[in-house]
Amino acid sequence: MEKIHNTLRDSPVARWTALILLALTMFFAYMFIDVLAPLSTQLETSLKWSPDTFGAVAGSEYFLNVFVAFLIFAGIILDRIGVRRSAILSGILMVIGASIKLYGISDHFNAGGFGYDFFNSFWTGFPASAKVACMGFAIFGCGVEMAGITVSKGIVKWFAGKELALAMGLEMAIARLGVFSVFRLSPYLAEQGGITLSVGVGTLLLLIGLLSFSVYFFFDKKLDSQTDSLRTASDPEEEFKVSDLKAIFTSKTFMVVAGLCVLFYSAIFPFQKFATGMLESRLGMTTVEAGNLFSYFPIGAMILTPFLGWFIDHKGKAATMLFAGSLLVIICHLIFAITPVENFTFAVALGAIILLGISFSLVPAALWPSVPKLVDNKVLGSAYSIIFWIQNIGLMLTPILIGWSLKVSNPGVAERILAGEDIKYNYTVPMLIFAAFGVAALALAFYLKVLDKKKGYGLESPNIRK
Ligand SMILES: NCCCC[C@H](N)C(=O)NCC(=O)O
Repeated sequence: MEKIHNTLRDSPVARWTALILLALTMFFAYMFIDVLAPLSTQLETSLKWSPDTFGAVAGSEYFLNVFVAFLIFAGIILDRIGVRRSAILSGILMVIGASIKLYGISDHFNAGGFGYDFFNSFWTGFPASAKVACMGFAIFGCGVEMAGITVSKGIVKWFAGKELALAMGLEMAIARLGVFSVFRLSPYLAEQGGITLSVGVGTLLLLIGLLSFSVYFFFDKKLDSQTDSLRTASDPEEEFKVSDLKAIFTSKTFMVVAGLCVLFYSAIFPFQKFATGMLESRLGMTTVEAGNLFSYFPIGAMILTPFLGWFIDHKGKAATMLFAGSLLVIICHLIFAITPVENFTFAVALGAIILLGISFSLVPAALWPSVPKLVDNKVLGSAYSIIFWIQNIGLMLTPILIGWSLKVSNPGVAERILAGEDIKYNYTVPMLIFAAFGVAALALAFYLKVLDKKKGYGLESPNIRK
């Protein structure tokens, strides 16, 4: 007689609830990531953060992940201690990091509070507030990236063989909603109570995220106990060994995916930090207006990503989507870079933002559910962590490069703004750099399609097999 083994993951209510709990934390985490993004203008006047300081703070999110290789350890930790414990650890790191960043930009600290004299005593060209903000953001960055790989592995755990790409698409959609919300909320809160209020609210929301991960803990525990009791002696769980990582590093296809990931995301996330300033400059808008206009970007991605996930689950075509997404990112950045002033209207900017939103749906929807097709489940956490690590190198360096290129392509502008003049930066060079990342991503996406055809990874095949 055929035995039917039901676990929690076979219950749609349970697995979608697990997804909501994981995604809610990512919603708050993505809000915090960009809480300062729409405030570059205020930061320049109130805390004396020039574009390169702003870029360095934005890039600091990735310092520890990259230089201390925290992300690699996070992947190993995840594969060893499992999803639920890793989730709690990442949530705690995010709250600690956010609180330090909040302290660094607070009036209390900047009026000479605890540690101010010390942080003001060295490298005086870089404000003390920015130094502390960098420290906090780097710790937060460890937490958020660890949360990212944990959530990805968690979703595979609950949805493998089921609606995997849809679930990942929905999780990302909820995260994009976080970005949309923060681009609306942060300038408003800053207007009401200053930058500290924006960051303070963001920190509080992260505490709620930690709570959500804590509730998830019990779902995960129950699922594991059910899975363990179903496992037979002849079918033991495969143990993770650090030596298994060799297979990841030596896989050419995996490295192509990682390269595509770093190039594509370098043209997206760092751009998010500079987009408001660029729109203010190109369209002569206020910060609030530019933040509102740019908020259509994550909203577009939010709406489309789950549909594309559903499409990949049922029809496949992930490699083609990676190619199309990379092409769109080039077109969009070129529109921002080279459209003459007289033609760069609100409608043109909105059109480019919508295109970018489509691109930002195609690539993430296709990329992340493709990883389990390339590596073994026992090293999946590490595989995600290695891709994230390589991606983080780009995400850390790009804002620094962009901030620097903005400064050197606009000689004297930072000084004139600090002296109170109402002039704007020219963003042509930074936007061309973003477009160049897109070109390189496109080349890798093409190569990936070739490799997939040759080696048969099934990247173009649906996830759900009938
Ligand atoms: N500044 C945002 C960093 C999130 C990066 C993360 N490693 C990631 O790639 N997440 C997937 C996504 O599409 O958001």
